[in-house]
Amino acid sequence: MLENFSPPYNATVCQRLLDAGAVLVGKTNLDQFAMGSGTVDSIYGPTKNVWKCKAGGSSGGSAVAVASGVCFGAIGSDTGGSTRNPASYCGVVGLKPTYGLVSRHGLIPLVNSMDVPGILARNVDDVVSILNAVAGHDKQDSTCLTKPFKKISLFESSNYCSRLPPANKMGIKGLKIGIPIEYNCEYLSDEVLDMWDEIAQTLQNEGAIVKEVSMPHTQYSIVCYSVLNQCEVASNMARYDGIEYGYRADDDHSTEKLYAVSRRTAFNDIVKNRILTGNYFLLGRNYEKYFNQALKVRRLIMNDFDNVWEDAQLLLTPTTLTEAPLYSDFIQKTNRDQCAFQDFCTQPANMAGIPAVSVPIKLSKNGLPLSLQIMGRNLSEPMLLALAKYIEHLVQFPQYVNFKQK
Ligand SMILES: NC(=O)C[C@H](N)C(=O)O
Repeated sequence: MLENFSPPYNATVCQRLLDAGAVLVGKTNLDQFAMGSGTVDSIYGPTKNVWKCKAGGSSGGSAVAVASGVCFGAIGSDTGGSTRNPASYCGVVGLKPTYGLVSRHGLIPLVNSMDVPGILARNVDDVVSILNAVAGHDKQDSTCLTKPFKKISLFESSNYCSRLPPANKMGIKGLKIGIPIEYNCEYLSDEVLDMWDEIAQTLQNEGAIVKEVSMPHTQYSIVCYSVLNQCEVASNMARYDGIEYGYRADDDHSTEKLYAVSRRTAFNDIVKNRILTGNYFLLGRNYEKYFNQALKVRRLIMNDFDNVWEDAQLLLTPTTLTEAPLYSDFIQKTNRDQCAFQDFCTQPANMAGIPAVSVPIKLSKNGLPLSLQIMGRNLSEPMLLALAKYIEHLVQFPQYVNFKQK
């Protein structure tokens, strides 16, 4: 749909990177309109992971570019996990900032109420550098927070522990970390579960107060996300009509025909499917039953988070449920529903608007990256990233390319 489209202005994230002195190397591959969790449904074909498995998605190109050392860091988008999922499969760090902390101006919208530009880099310090450059109010995005952004500093001294923000000056002693039991779901692999337990235990040994917490509405999150996603997609995709911009079919017998043929030709099946179901949910007779109902469930999911902060400062969960499927297995055996299920642990943060980061932990028995996710309350990025850095330091994940030594 947007082949050969050249944007007439820079997105705020890009402009801020340029203003900070960054060199923009290029655009990377993704699932069409960021719909997907594999980077297999792109007009340019699939993105292959350096680890010889599925790259994850939708920002799989960004994650592979970072993992392979093509660039220092990359921007993805994160509506339901599209930064954290590929970060996890590619063994890099992926941050979904608090909704409204980084401007969406210039981002192609998928689900306006959940979209955020995400950041991918090989380590937490690099993520922080990029976040410091791009975060903060932007009057071009009415959903951007107006509160001034205070740059995060995790670098203050050479002594590791004192680099953590004031709340954690003594390392992680006393830090309350919640383990939401509902994230231990049916399709979680034993290997991911063991890794999750092992890190929780290690953090407890390091002085954190690690305890199980309950978030009962997590089980409805995939369905709720799907309904809301498809409704917003149906409305957002209406702008691609073959007239204002984007692909225009060579069929102008009537305006209606031009719309229909342009859209039929230039959208893939995933996008068409979401538009169709979204419009179905939004029909007058269905609106209450699906869209409004999903909004109410979203509120319950948000309430689960509001309640949990009484017991925990941060939450620790898996990022994806398994290691990345091998690319060949994925194409042949995995259907799109299984693929969407890989976002089980990442979607709730988007519905609640809270920040979340995926940190690579270790390699699986098959030699593929496994990661954990940390979530925190709105604007808790300094603490969230401090714990991410603490874990990074503990686990010493073997990066595919060590850029600095190259
Ligand atoms: N951009 C995203 O986070 C998209 C998400 N994986 C989805 O397919 O809806």
